Amino acid sequence: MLNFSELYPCSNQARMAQLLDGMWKFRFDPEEKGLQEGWQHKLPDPISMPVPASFSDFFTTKEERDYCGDFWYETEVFVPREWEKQEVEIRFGSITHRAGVYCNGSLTTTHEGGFLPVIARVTDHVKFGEVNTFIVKANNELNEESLPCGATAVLSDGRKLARPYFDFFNYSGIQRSVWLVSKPIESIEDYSVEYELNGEDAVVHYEIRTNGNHEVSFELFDEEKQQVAKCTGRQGSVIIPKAHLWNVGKAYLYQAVMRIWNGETLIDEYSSKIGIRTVKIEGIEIQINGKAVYLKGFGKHEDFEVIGRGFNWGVLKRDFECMKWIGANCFRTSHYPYAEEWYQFADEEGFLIIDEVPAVGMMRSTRNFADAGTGKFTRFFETPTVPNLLKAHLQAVEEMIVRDKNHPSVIAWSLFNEPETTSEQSKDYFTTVFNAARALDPQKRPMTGAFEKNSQPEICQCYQLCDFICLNRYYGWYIKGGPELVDAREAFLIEMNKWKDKNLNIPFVFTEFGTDTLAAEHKLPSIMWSQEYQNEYLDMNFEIFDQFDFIQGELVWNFADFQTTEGIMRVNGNKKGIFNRARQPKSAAFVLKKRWESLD
Ligand SMILES: CCC[C@@H]1NC[C@@H](O)[C@H](O)[C@H]1C(=O)O
Repeated sequence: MLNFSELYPCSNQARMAQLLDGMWKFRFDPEEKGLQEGWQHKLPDPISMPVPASFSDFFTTKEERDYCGDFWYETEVFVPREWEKQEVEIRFGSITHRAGVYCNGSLTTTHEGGFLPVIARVTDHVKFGEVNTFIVKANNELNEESLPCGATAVLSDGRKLARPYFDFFNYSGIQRSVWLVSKPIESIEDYSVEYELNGEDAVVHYEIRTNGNHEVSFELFDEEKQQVAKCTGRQGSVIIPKAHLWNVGKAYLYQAVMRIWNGETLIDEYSSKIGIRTVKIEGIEIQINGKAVYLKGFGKHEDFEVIGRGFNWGVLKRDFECMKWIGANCFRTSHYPYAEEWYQFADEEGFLIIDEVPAVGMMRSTRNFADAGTGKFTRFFETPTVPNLLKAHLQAVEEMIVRDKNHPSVIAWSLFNEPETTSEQSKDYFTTVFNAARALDPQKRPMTGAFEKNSQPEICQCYQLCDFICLNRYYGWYIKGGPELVDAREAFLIEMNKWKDKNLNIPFVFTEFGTDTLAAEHKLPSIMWSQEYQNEYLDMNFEIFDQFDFIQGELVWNFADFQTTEGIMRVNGNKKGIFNRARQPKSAAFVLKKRWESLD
């Protein structure tokens, strides 16, 4: 169990949450001298740095844009005297990839992993009624013992350089919002909800975890703010007659209000929106509230011009508007858990999410995915780094499921993206991961992972772990592209018939298929990288998908063009977007809109 509460900050009569986003102080530390020079107390000669944001794309030099190593942030915050009898925490939505958090010069926590919250209890270090200094020492180096996997090179001039084993830029920094939180000494630390549907009625099973022994109450209010249920006890079940169910494209959110009482005196209160819905794999169907749903949408990235992987409400809003316009109903948080606000908004909008842990790059390839696609196996899971990698993987899975388990939008957990899955060692490794994940989700949602081309039906050792199978396939791009599209179709059909012949009777979802396409390129007849080719490629894929009833979803790669490491296969990033990086449609967007609206 985690030794901190990941609950999203809220303000009420018992708690306060102060947003600390804005311009912080910042400094690179390439010589790693900060600690011995006392930077944990104050940064010398700092520059300014927006939070939340990646630091890379603000700069005009390569050394700063591509910086790899230690770096520091600082901010000052007044802590009111009224908080003196409270617990005080500073909560980062994430710090990429690892961090130590200092309060007035004292180390309060460290965290490994760049895509889940970092929470530091600072009660014993803050000065109430005064301005306090918070400092973060961070590092963005990659290795094979932490997620996502990669390596760190040292250039001839001594600078470090990230060498990702994955196809997205190693953006880093404090990329999500930061809060200063005050809450009672005895507080609600976590809660979970599970649902049962009985005709028009629903049963909500709840469990509340606190750090004390006082009585706990649970109430539910509908969207008209009418109380529909009230119960006491740390766990219980409440019946909701004629419940309003949460559904795809038709969200309905109740407000759950949890309180700790000392007799009539309120000790703590925490409230959150919940959506009553069930998720189930039934044969080849993915069922929401007992009804089959065909997943239409995208693999995405948290990625935008200038702010890199930084969270931004405006980008979130535009992305959802584009996804609604095109007729999508689902996205995968490729290749890492996104900022919580993405799930909150998906809950509001009735979107489905496949929530993915940052287990990407577990197929050592010294360049980008060209190598992985050629089956250059490296027996990744036989290396001495695997035990530590497994620890980091299990930690990330736990933090992801604990953080996201109450979102109705989350319908499945993706525990990897394109690892090596053809060895006994990979099977042992992922069996451990899947077993651990299953124990963590009170709602028992389906577990899956995204397999790349080398995970063929006759040699893959890990598809058996999945409740539904996600395939990343590029027949017509990485395999038999351009003039060989007709052969790509044949090869695709051969593979899909092999999967069919296994009679697995479970759903398959394509979590990646796509082509790099320059928005300015038109060619008649088509040529790879032209918009015409992207459309021809998509049409071939759809013709294959429509031949197999067990294919229950198509998530195109990618929603939008996104930044990657430089390489001979990347033109200022990955151009497989259906929208360009500014979220303007390529012609394929109209092809998809037409298809997806007809599938409704
Ligand atoms: C053959 C693997 C394809 C690869 N899959 C993972 C994504 O993160 C990459 O962007 C995508 C690509 O190369 O476009």
